[in-house]
Amino acid sequence: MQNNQEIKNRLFPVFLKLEELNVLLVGGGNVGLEKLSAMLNNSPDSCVTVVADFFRDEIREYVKGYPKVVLVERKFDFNDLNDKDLVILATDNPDLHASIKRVTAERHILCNVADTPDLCDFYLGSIVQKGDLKIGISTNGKSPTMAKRMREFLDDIIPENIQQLLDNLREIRKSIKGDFQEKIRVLNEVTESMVNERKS
Ligand SMILES: C[C@@]1(CC(=O)O)C2=NC(=C\c3[nH]c(c(CCC(=O)O)c3CC(=O)O)Cc3[nH]c(c(CC(=O)O)c3CCC(=O)O)/C=C3\N/C(=C\2)[C@@H](CCC(=O)O)[C@]3(C)CC(=O)O)/[C@H]1CCC(=O)O
Ligand SMILES: NC(=O)c1ccc[n+]([C@@H]2O[C@H](COP(=O)([O-])OP(=O)(O)OC[C@H]3O[C@@H](n4cnc5c(N)ncnc54)[C@H](O)[C@@H]3O)[C@@H](O)[C@H]2O)c1
Repeated sequence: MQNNQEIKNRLFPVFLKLEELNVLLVGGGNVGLEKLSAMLNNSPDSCVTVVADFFRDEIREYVKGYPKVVLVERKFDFNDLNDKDLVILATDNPDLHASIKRVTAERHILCNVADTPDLCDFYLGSIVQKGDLKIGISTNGKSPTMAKRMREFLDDIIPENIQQLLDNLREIRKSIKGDFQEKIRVLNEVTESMVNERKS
């Protein structure tokens, strides 16, 4: 067992049902577009309100395919936080970020401040997606570029037929009779070769 004091990587990964949440994004520039597309590539039906006093044309164009995204063209107002579950800050104003972060903390709203790990309650990850398989990658904030390269690497080596395998396993999972222990035993047996074949 690793000693608690030795664990330096303390991030706890979860997979959010973003479409169930109300999201506020502040900032409509390059970084705003990057964070917005990161969310919508995964959860296209998400309700995202984007507040910015200036929107780049690319972001206006991009949101046309996403009817649940609302662009609000004006400066941020603290009332924008009302009824929000999740906030992402992506302006070019670090003082504004710090003052918004103070309020989100008071109001128990989770907040990500782009490019400012110390102010983040959570980080965005680099994502590998093949059908129902999704892998979130983090480098504990050390190197987003490394996270991107790991995504490319994993995307390359994960077989394209992984969805077929998942569909088959789902069928097997549904069809197994017997108690819970028996179910685990059968599922471990049928998936064993997936791991062992790669090792040999
Ligand atoms: C994964 C990804 C998700 C996403 O954003 O969608 C993501 N950054 C991505 C790309 C990327 N970001 C940056 C570069 C330029 C090169 C470089 O700096 O490396 C590149 C690479 C590129 O674009 O090629 C700049 C940058 N980013 C952060 C800082 C501040 C700092 O580190 O102090 C600076 C310096 C700003 C400056 O110089 O001023 C901080 C964070 N970026 C994170 C996530 C979180 C940690 C994730 C982890 O644990 O690894 C964290 C902590 C917070 C957060 O933003 O959530 C996405 C990859 C998507 C993909 O798969 O392609
Ligand atoms: N562009 C990049 O790839 C990159 C890389 C590393 C770091 N950064 C840093 O990240 C920050 C953002 O970069 P960017 O390229 O998205 O900048 P940008 O100038 O394109 O966009 C900034 C956005 O913030 C909005 N904004 C500023 N003050 C606001 C307020 N009070 N209320 C509402 N909206 C407000 C602006 O209207 C604009 O939409 C900058 O500080 C930049 O130095 C950017």
